[in-house]
Amino acid sequence: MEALTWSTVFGFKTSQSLRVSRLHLISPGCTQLTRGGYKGSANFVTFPSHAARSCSILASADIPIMVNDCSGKMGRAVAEAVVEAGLQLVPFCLTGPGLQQNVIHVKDVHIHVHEASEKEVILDKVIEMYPGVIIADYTLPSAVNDNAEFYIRRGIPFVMGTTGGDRERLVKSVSDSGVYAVIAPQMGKQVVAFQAAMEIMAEEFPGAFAGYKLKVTESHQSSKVDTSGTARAIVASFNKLGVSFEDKEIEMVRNPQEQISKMGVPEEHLKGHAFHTYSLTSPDGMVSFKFEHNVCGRSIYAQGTVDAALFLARKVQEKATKKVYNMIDVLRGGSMR
Ligand SMILES: NC(=O)C1=CN([C@@H]2O[C@H](COP(=O)(O)OP(=O)(O)OC[C@H]3O[C@@H](n4cnc5c(N)ncnc54)[C@H](OP(=O)(O)O)[C@@H]3O)[C@@H](O)[C@H]2O)C=CC1
Ligand SMILES: O=C(O)C1=N[C@H](C(=O)O)C[C@H](O)C1
Repeated sequence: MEALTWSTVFGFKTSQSLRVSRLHLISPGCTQLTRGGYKGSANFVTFPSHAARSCSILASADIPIMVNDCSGKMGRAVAEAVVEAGLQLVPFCLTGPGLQQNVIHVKDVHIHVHEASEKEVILDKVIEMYPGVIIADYTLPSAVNDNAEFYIRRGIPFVMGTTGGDRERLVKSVSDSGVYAVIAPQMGKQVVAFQAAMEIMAEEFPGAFAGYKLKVTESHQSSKVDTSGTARAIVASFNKLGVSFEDKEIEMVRNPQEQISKMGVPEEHLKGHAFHTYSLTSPDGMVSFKFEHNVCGRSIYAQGTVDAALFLARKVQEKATKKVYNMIDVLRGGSMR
């Protein structure tokens, strides 16, 4: 991207209001809104000159994005990515019980943080002030279903990045509701591509690994409460490939010393990493396979979440018949930068 010439295509004064108009490149297969933001009172959107040649601007739209919970680790990363992408970050968010701070700062945006117990009042205010709002949810497994069902009741499209909870209930409640949502335990483009490759392999060659023994190890920051949702999704593909393996057999590594010595996690990323290893051995022990994806930091997921929100905005605008998507749909739609 750095090799491209950037063209500033729009520059205009914004009002004092938080709501401003923006242009978004949301054509499938096009480079999307790739750079933009606030400079003083001017709101500008830039995109690479090749995109200007090859893509059409389909919509002039505001896309306000509310991130719950901006005071959590992923929520903050997503909030930063939203601002960096030049999208409108809603200055309100919901957090868990035991509020620490009322206001947090994400770049230039002051976010008012409210406990989830106030969610009705806050969401109604957000809907009124930010029509067309999309929610990105990065909270906790224990909040997944209640949050999703609450967004559904308010008719708000959402990206559910939070893992865990009752996933079947989650998908069913969205499908039954007609609300648009992207639900995925993994937002990182290349990991999503790997996940898709495993799904395709399983569809094409069911049973190809029958009898193989599988070992799955996932290491995450010690604050992570659940077993990796990504690992669970990959295990589902291995099951279709004929491997007998249950989610409860996934080995969770949460001890920092073990993360360094056993998984090779760099010390500086102990507080934010996702190292996954899937090892397969043939019944006679003569053949082995090993798949690994190791991520340090959170920016890969934050970028993917912005892509998912833009994708969702397009689906809403198009009044698409399909309502529930995953990140493989977003990738297939050419919507990941
Ligand atoms: N899809 C993806 O690509 C990725 C998904 N994740 C997932 O995101 C989730 C969050 O991870 P992470 O940011 O590390 O976790 P954190 O613990 O840092 O953040 C979770 C935040 O959610 C808040 N919270 C709890 N309950 C509610 C509620 N009912 N409403 C609103 N906020 C609430 C917590 O507040 P309090 O502390 O007060 O409880 C906390 O601030 C996990 O499920 C993780 O697996 C993470 C990375 C990538
Ligand atoms: O909690 C995390 O950090 C992550 N959670 C997701 C998961 O459970 O798979 C995705 C990634 O592993 C980071």
